[in-house]
Parts: sequence; C-alpha cells; structure tokens
Amino acid sequence: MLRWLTAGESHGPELLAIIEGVPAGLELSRDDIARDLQRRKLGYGRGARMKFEQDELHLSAGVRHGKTIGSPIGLRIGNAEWPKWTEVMSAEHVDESVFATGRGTPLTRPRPGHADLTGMQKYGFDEARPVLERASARETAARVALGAIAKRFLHELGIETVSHTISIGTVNLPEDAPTPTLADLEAIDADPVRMFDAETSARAVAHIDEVRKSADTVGGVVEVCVRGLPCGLGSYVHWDRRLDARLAAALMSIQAIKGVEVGDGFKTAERLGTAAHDELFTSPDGITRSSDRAGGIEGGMSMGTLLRVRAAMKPIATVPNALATVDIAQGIDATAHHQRSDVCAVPAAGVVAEAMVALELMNAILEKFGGDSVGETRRNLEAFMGAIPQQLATSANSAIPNPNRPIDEREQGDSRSAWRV
Ligand SMILES: Cc1cc2nc3c(=O)[nH]c(=O)nc-3n(C[C@H](O)[C@H](O)[C@H](O)COP(=O)(O)O)c2cc1C
Ligand SMILES: C=C(O[C@@H]1CC(C(=O)O)=C[C@@H](OP(=O)(O)O)[C@H]1O)C(=O)O
Repeated sequence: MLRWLTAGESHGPELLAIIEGVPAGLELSRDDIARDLQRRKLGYGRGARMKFEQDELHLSAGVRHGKTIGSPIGLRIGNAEWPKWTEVMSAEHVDESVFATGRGTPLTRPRPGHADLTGMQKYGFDEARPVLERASARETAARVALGAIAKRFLHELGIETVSHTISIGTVNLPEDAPTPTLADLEAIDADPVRMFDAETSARAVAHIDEVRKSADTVGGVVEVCVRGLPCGLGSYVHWDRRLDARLAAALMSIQAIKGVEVGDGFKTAERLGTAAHDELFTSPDGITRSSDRAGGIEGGMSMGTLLRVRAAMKPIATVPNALATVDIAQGIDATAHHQRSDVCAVPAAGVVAEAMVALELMNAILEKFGGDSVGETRRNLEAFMGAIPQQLATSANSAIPNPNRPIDEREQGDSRSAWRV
C-alpha cells in the first residue's frame, strides 16, 4: 500500500512531502523529480511567481546511492520568496504592527470561487490569509514531486504516462487529433500551452492574450493517457475499489478541477449502444478492441489497453476585473481583493493531473501485485499476466478497427474511433 502526505503554505519556508510504501531498488535521482517540477512551472498565462520561483528541491530520506531503499521518501521544496514573508508567515508570535500595512494587511474581501469565505467560516478566521496559504495550488508542486517518483516506478514496469491540453476556454483540439504517446511528450512540453497541435495552440495563446487584455481569466480541459498497463487493476466488487472512481477522486482533488471524464465520458451518454462500446474481435496475437471509447476501464478495472482520463479546470478565481464580494470587516458591499495571479493555469494542471494519475495507478499496482522490491513487483505482475489463459489474452495492439464490421456512418465523426488513435 502506498501512503503520502503533503504539508506547507504557499508563502511559508517550504513544502514538505512524504511517501511511504515505495518498493526498494527503484532508480531515482533528484533530477527525475526536478524535471517534473520544472515542467509544472511552464505554460502561457501563468503569473509572475512562476518566472522566479526556483522550486529548490531537497531529497531528504528514502534514497541511497540513486536507489530507493524501501523506507519512506521525504522531500522538501523551498519557496523562493520566504525571506519576504518571514514575519507574516512566522510560526512564532509577531508584533501586531506587522498586520498594519503591506503583506500583513488582513484580507477581508474574499474572492468568489476561491476557498477564502468558506475557509474563514469553517476554521473561524476573520481574514483569508490563513485559508489561501494552504488552499493555493502552490501545494501541487509537492504532488508533482511525488508523482515523479510514481512515474519512475511505472516506467520500470513498462507503463508510460503522458498529459496534454485538450482546450483553453472555447479553443479546442480538433476532434480527430491523434492521442499522443511518450515520444510526443517533449514536443508537448515545448508548446506554450502543452497542446499537441500547433495551429490550435496558436489560437489558444491568442485567446489567453485577449483574456488578459480584458482583465479576465480562463480555464480548459486536460487529458492524461497511459500506455502499458496490465489488465485487472481496481475491481468491480466494491465501490471504493473501482479504478475509475479512484482516478476521478484523484483528479477532482486538484485545485479548480470541476469535472472528470473517463474515456469518451459525457459524449458516450449521447450515443446509442451500438456506437458506444469497444467491440472485441480475434486477431493472431489475442483479443483486440475496435476502439477505445471506454478509456481503458470496464467494470472499474483497467482493460490493459490505452487509459484515457480528462479533467476540466474552471477559470482562475482571482479575476483582475474583480468580482463582487463583501468586506467582512466593514459589512459592506465591495470588490474582491486582488493579488498576483495566473490568467490561465491549464498547462500546469495537465502536469499535476499526470502526477495524480501516476500516484493512483502506482497504488493500484502495489495493491494487486505487492512487492518490497521493484523486482518482486515485476515478477508478480509478469506471473499474473503470464497465467492468463491463451483464449483470454488481449493483444497489446488494441483499438484497431474491426475488419469484420463495416464502419457505421455515425462513427465517422467519432473522435475516438480506433483508426484515429
Ligand atoms: C496549477 C494551478 C494554478 C492555479 N493558480 C491560481 C491562481 O494563480 N490564482 C487563483 O485564484 N487560483 C489559482 N488556481 C486555482 C485555485 O487554487 C482554486 O480555485 C482554489 O484553491 C479553490 O479551490 P476550487 O477551485 O477547487 O474550489 C490554480 C490551480 C492550479 C491547479
Ligand atoms: C505558487 C503557485 O501557484 C499559485 C497558485 C495560486 C492559487 O491561488 O492557487 C495563486 C498564485 O500564488 P502567488 O500569489 O503566490 O503567486 C499562484 O502563483 C505554484 O503553482 O507554485
């Protein structure tokens, strides 16, 4: 079993993370983690902080000579601006004068859409500072660091995770855009909005510029694609063991994510049964699927085919053209406090989604296959796959059109029909 926790405030000294249950013998370097931290900072539309934030990483425990040793892995990520916040975010009492001006001024005009007001009500604060410090997506740096460890583990088992941007506001990838593979990740990361289509990306960038000019913010949709998974992760036997439910919770836990789709998700609800599922047919190397509409999960279990999940991010709540709110200190109508903020953080959310999916899949793998060392996990996985009888085996080459069935007209415009995957 995998357990992990994060701690740390956005303007405190650092973020902390501990992950327990990582098998021994996993090759892991500081660079593996630093690389993903760097990827999370990228993306057109992010605010000033990402330009100077260093995400200084300290790998404090659980790794020796470049390999995990089975003990909890502990890490710290510094907040570059801490020297400016030592008094406002001090763990010790400070003089009242700190709160009279500047950074310490109480934030009494909560932002609609952020955690400010409800956090104040719930925890009994008279201003939003202690709420936003932890509600902030700064915390996702810690998740991405842990996710990098999970991705290293998955990679050792031949499982690869790729995320990309599907839409920014109303600017969408074409329906027939190809699903990226690991080989495409470098190009995706090099794109300003992490889109795998240069023309759509240029329109998305222009859209973010317009949004910024009009003092507004914008959201979008990201997708995570995973190849190389074994079948049988998760289960149909109980609600909390369903892999789709677990992935949905993992994605929904990301700040500002308001919707999750597995496979074709909501679109499937509009289709008839004959055009909604992934039909099976024989091929020389095992059972093959005609498409991947289910997104690689049936009955709450991984099918051993391409896994695809999407997450929808709402527009950033700190809108420059400030929204109506109430000044809690004075009891009067007001506009929300504004501070440095992102205009669009969808590209970064894709990297965070990748981390959350990887962590959940690593957990599901360890539940099914166990292993105190990576070698033991691998042997258990291979033994399970090897024991699947010939007549039940799935071809690795799934999601190709069924040659026995003529292509239905309705399927022509179907974004996830096999011949486009
Ligand atoms: C990578 C990332 C960056 C974000 N940046 C900001 C930001 O700069 N300003 C902001 O108001 N919200 C930002 N958010 C969203 C808020 O953290 C989020 O809306 C808030 O915590 C309230 O949670 P909820 O939207 O899930 O209800 C960001 C979210 C993510 C995932
Ligand atoms: C710090 C990060 O994102 C922050 C997320 C965030 C929010 O409200 O969620 C608000 C902003 O915080 P700040 O006012 O300190 O710039 C973002 O920069 C980060 O992603 O590392």
